[in-house]
Amino acid sequence: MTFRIGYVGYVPHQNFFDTCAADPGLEVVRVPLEADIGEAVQILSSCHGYYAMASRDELPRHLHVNEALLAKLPHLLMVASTGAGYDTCDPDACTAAGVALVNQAGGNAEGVAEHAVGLMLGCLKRVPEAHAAMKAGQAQDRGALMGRELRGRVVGLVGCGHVGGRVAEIVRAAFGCEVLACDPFVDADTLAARGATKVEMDELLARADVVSLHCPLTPATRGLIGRAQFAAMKKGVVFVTTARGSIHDEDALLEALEAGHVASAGLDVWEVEPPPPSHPLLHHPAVMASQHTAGVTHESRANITKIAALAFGELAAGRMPPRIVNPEVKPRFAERVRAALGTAPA
Ligand SMILES: NC(=O)c1ccc[n+]([C@@H]2O[C@H](COP(=O)([O-])OP(=O)(O)OC[C@H]3O[C@@H](n4cnc5c(N)ncnc54)[C@H](O)[C@@H]3O)[C@@H](O)[C@H]2O)c1
Ligand SMILES: O=C(O)[C@H](O)COP(=O)(O)O
Repeated sequence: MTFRIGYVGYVPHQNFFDTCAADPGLEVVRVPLEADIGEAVQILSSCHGYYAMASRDELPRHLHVNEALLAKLPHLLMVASTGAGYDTCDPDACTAAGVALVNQAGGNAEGVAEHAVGLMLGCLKRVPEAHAAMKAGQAQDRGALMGRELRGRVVGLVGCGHVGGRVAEIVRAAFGCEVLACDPFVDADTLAARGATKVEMDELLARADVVSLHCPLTPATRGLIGRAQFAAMKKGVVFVTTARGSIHDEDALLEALEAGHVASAGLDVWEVEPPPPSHPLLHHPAVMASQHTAGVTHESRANITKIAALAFGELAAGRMPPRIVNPEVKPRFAERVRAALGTAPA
């Protein structure tokens, strides 16, 4: 039996199609990003899988995976989100519908971790100010651009999974940093094996010279870093995020930068993407900005698209796919898969 996957994405990575093509059980159909709900449902109603490979503001709202879309797709068995994040997909709605939601955490961890460390270094060395001044032909007294070094500093990670773990490894090995991690879902021994000391948020905010976000955007993390949290950070802290906009409060960050409490910020992700050109954070001299490109490397894109294709292949072959974000769905999911494909994934 052919297992059909509906793919919607803005940058088709050949690796996804090649990996699917190598599996005779899989067939991919394209859902255009411009499809209205009628066309999308028509295409997806013949699919057991849906790969939503676009980020929150690139994926049209009616193609986000929520209760309304799932109600129209009773045959759907599994959804793959764009990468590690899954904020275009509602895990609870998937569970209620008996649909497994998988991500590709780990596939882009290197690209993102390198980007996060790059932002830390750029902010500490005041690259944004120097870059802007040089480009404007306004080279200034070098002493006005006095930077700081990363070596030996305390790095605080909010979330320490694949990306956070790799950041911990890099900053410890290359810069001798002490790494503190606040991650309610990872125990102290596991964090220690990743090179980090498990702490509560209060301690992390009070002690870190650099705070870097690496948790998913969920109802629990939306607004996690607001006015109170910025105020609780050390004066002169560097704030970095490659996680998702909306985990930190942009207005509160701007105030903290303007007050000089946060020395600089490296921002890859935004409340609205891309942020409007007039966004005040883009015009703040101590902000280093990128456009949700931390994971946009050849290697990371090749990895995550292959991981997604392999996950669909696992299911089509009757096996339970890895990286299920909503594991509580498994019994009902197995039952639905047995009814649809004839074998229950174990
Ligand atoms: N900018 C980019 O291009 C890019 C690329 C990849 C990932 N991301 C973002 O980075 C996030 C992390 O990626 P990853 O591969 O490390 O994912 P991961 O699933 O391996 O790790 C996420 C970690 O966050 C922890 N976490 C969950 N809720 C938390 C909370 N309330 N407080 C603190 N920690 C919490 C989890 O326990 C887990 O250890 C993704 O969810 C995604 O949003 C962005
Ligand atoms: O969560 C992720 O893995 C990345 O943010 C993926 O985002 P992208 O689709 O923009 O690469």
